Amino acid sequence: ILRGSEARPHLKPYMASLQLDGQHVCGGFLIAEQWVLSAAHCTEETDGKLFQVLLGAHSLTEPEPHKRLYRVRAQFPHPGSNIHNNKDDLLLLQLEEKAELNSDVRVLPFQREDRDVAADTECEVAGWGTIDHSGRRPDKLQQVQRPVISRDVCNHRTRHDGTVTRNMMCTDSRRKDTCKGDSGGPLVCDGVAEGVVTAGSRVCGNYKKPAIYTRIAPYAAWIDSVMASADG
Ligand SMILES: NCc1cccc(NC(=O)c2cccc3[nH]c(C(N)=O)cc23)c1
Repeated sequence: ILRGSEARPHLKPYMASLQLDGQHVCGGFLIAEQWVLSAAHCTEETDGKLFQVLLGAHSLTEPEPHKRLYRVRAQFPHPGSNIHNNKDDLLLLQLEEKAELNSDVRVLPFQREDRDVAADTECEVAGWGTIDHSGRRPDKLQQVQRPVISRDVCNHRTRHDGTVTRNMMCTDSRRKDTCKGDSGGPLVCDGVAEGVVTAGSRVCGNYKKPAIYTRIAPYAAWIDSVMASADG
C-alpha cells in the first residue's frame, strides 16, 4: 500500500497473508471458516508450491494472541485465469482445517448482487504490500481509502484503454494506491467485499493507471460451487 497508514490492529480480522517459506507473497481474506479468497496471479512464481495462510495477524513478525499459520489443503485458481491478462484473476484456498474464529479472525461477507459500485464511493483496501517505490515492505498491516472511478473513465485510452471488463472495477491511483504484495486483498465498500486487488499493469501510484480489482459478485456462483464440491 503506497502512502496509506497503519491499520488499527486486528480491526480487519478477515485479512490473510499468503506466505511461502515464511515470506508474505499476497493478500487474501476469509470468506468462510475453511476458505480464503485471493488472486490467481499470486501463484505465478510459486513453482507449484502450496501457500501457507497467516490469519489473526497485524504484525508479520511479532507474536500476537490469535495469530496462526494454516496449511492449505487445496488451491483453486479460476479456470479462466491466465498469465496474459487480468481476466478471472481469482484464487480460492481451502485451509487444512476450519479456522478458529475469534476477535482477530472473522469472515468478511462479499457482494452477491451484480451491480456496479457508484463512482466516487470511498472504499478501503489493506495489505502488507510495498509501501514505497524502493519496494520497502511493512511489518504491520497498512490501509488506504480510495474513491471508485467509473469503468468509462478507467477505460479511457490514456488510462487502461478498454481492457477493464464488466467483471472488473477501478479506484483512483493518484499517489495513494495498492502495490506489489497487495494483490488478492479485498476492496471493502460499506463493510462488504466488492473486489479483489489485481496487479493489472503492475504500476503503483500513477494516476494514469488506476488500480484494478476483480469484482466478486459475478463470481458468486463459481465460489459457491467450488466450496460445495470440495471435500469436507
Ligand atoms: N496499483 C495496482 C497494483 C496492485 C497490485 C500490485 C501491483 N504491482 C505489482 O504487483 C508489481 C509492481 C512492480 C513490479 C512487479 N513485479 C511483479 C511480479 N509479479 O513480478 C509484480 C509487480 C500494482
